[in-house]
Amino acid sequence: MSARQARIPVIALSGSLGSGKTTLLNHLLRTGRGRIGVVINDFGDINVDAFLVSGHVDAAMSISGGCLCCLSDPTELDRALESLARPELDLDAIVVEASGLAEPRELARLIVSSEVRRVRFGGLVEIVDVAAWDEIGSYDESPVATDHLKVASLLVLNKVDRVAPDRVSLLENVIRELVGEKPMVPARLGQVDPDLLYDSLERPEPTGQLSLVDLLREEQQEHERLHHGREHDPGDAHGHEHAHHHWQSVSVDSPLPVDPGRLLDLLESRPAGLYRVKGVVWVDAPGHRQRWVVQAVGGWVAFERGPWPSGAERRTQLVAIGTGVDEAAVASDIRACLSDEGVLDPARVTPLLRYVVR
Ligand SMILES: Nc1nc2c(ncn2[C@@H]2O[C@H](COP(=O)(O)OP(=O)(O)OP(=O)(O)O)[C@@H](O)[C@H]2O)c(=O)[nH]1
Repeated sequence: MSARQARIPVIALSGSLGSGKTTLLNHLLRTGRGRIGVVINDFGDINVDAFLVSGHVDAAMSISGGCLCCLSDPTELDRALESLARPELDLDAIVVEASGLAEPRELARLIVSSEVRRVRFGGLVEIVDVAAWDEIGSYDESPVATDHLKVASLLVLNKVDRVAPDRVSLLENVIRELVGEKPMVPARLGQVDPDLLYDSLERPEPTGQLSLVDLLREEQQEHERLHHGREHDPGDAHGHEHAHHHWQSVSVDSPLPVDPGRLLDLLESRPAGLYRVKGVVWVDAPGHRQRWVVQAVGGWVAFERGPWPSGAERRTQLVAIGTGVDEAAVASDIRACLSDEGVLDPARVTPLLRYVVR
């Protein structure tokens, strides 16, 4: 397909915090076809996901500091899409990676009602974190969680390597009970066959069912009819409940390295409610000065080590996201992990090594 002839499909990736959106996006970028542009949205002030995207990206835009669906400026996504839809970029698809707190329906609606004429809605992929579900022991069957599944064009049950196969089958059955027939694929590290992904997105709705695009347009028109003449309230851009307004994020950005022991203490004994910590850190110890990517999701902690991107200065950039936490205390706990001791004995890094996954 040439972007010069057709409108560019915009595919939304959503899923709970840490479910594997960036991982799936990276897989798509490594294995996908065509020229792909990405829009990365992160809830925290530091767009960690933007610098964790690897693989070949033909064009990228980054939006941080809030969910796309409740940014104070609702045209921000359109501006990003406008920029990526420029004919000279000749993109075949645009993938929007939402923050883990975005409401998928609102995200889809933003894309469906985009005023950028050169793009069209290309579907919504919802990533379900089977490990998080297994940790909790039961699936959230609330109307909000069910709606996330319902609006998806494709469901990816990710992290199957961390859960017994019979538990994955059980979850599949629970989801089928909630949403009926729907394309659903199990995946490890977001490794979905890109063909399957694009095919599912293009597949028409079963006969007699309103397509998601039509449904969202109808809802939008109804909303405009009901609220005609009412002053625009950016916090209620589409009249949806901001189920995530109680989420908080704390960001720390410093040129200082971290103290390995204090960082591990922080990650291992996070206050209840501090569900997600991610970012990059560095350790000033001989043999360990690579870029350490920190990943903590629920009770799970991992480090991934790799080279710093060329020209990048070593920094510590951490974002913590949670509910019901004392933000000042969390910020001070993170800052307490920074080290101004200078060069450390490499033995101090040993406790971190058991969490290194690559
Ligand atoms: N074992 C395992 N780990 C996974 C899988 N998919 C993702 N992860 C890990 O889970 C962590 C979070 O993955 P991300 O891709 O950053 O998740 P995300 O949804 O983009 O996170 P947020 O943007 O913060 O919501 C990373 O450490 C990934 O390597 C999987 O299938 N199996």
